[in-house]
Amino acid sequence: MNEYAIKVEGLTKRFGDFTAVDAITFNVSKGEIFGFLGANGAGKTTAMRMLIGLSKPTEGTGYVAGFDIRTEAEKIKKGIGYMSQKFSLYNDLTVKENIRFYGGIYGLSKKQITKKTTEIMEELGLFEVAKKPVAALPLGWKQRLAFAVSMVHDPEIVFLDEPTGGVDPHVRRQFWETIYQQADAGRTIFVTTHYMDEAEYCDRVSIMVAGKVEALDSPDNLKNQYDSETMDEVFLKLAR
Ligand SMILES: Nc1ncnc2c1ncn2[C@@H]1O[C@H](COP(=O)(O)OP(=O)(O)OP(=O)(O)O)[C@@H](O)[C@H]1O
Repeated sequence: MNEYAIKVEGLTKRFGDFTAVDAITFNVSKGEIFGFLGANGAGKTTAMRMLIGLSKPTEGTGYVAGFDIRTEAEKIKKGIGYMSQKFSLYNDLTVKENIRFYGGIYGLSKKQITKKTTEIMEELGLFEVAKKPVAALPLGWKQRLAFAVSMVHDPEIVFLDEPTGGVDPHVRRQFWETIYQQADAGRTIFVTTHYMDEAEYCDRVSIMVAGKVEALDSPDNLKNQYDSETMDEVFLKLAR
C-alpha cells in the first residue's frame, strides 16, 4: 500500500503573488536518508512545514507516513519526529528529565518512559551525565540527545532541520553514525543541511532553487551529471 514514506506531487505554496514552493514532486522510500538542500530562501523551510502538517499547501498533494497533509495534519504531527535547528531541549532540566518530559508529551506510559529513558541513555552513553543539566553538555551531545528525544515515540519518519549547525566535521560524522543506525533499523530520515559533507552521506539529495526542485538523485549520480568532483561543486553550479 504505502511503499513510500513521503509522496509529494505538484506541492505549491504561495504567499500573495510570491511562489515560495513551486510545484515540487518527489517520493522518499521507507528507510531512505533523503537530503533536502537549497540556498537560503530557496523554499526548504516552507516545503518542510507543509510536510509536517504546520502549513496548508496552496496546491498539490502530499502523503507523509500514509497520511494526507491536507486533511490529516494532526495524525502526521503525532506520527513523525521533528528536530529543529534550535532544538527544543530544556537547558535547565537534566538529561534524564528531558527524555522523560518528551516521553510524556508524546503520550507514553510511565513504564514505556522508563524503558525508553534507559535505552536512550545506553545508546548515547549518557549515564554519567544523566543528572547534569543539559546546559552543561557539549553541543554535539545536545544534538544527539535532541535527535534521540525526537524519536521517543518511535516514529516512522524523522525530519531534521539543519541538525548539526555549529559543530565541526568530526562531530557531524558522529551524529551521522546515529542517523545511519536509525535508517538501518528502517526509519526514514528527511534532512535539510547547508553542509556538503552531510549531503555526501545521504542516499539521495534534492536541490531546491527558487522554489523548484532543480536536481534529485544520489550524490554520485549528481556529481556525474554535473561533471563535478564534490557535492559542493554541484551545489555551486545549481544553487548559488
Ligand atoms: N509567511 C511568509 N510570508 C511571505 N513570504 C514568506 C513567508 N515564509 C517564507 N517566505 C518567503 O519564501 C521564501 C522561501 O523561504 P524559506 O524559509 O522556505 O526558505 P529556506 O530555503 O528554508 O531558507 P533558509 O535556508 O534561509 O531557511 C523566502 O523568500 C521567504 O522570504
